[in-house]
Amino acid sequence: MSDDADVIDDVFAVIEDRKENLPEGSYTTSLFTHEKGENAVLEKLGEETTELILAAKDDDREELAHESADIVYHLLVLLSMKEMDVDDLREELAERR
Ligand SMILES: N=c1c2ncn([C@@H]3O[C@H](COP(=O)(O)OP(=O)(O)OP(=O)(O)O)[C@@H](O)[C@H]3O)c2ncn1[C@@H]1O[C@H](COP(=O)(O)O)[C@@H](O)[C@H]1O
Repeated sequence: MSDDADVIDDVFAVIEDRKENLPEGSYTTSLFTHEKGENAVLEKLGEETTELILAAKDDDREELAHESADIVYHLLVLLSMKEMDVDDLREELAERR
């Protein structure tokens, strides 16, 4: 495993911090504070999934990684908005093994 093994937990911790402290100038803060922030997250997930499909069809691995990261980030924001966390995702995956 690389040094980035915990990066998903790290990013989720930053998202939780943004939700609590709402620092100005943060994109994540804007998602939590804007009236239509949840809709914006859902729209992003839809758009990025389409972009991911196109990248996969083109065998564009760099773009595939980029869109995957966009999706994971916005998914983590959505989980946080719903008072869920990465452990909920882990548990669901673990149950399927
Ligand atoms: N992982 C992300 C992340 N992924 C995407 N985005 C933002 O999401 C917004 C919309 O993404 P888009 O995919 O539409 O933007 P794009 O990449 O230009 O568009 P495409 O090329 O995909 O079409 C952009 O402003 C991106 O910067 C993110 N913003 C923040 N994070 C993480 O959250 C942390 C806190 O960020 P702030 O809240 O901004 O401080 C950062 O340090 C990162 O770790």
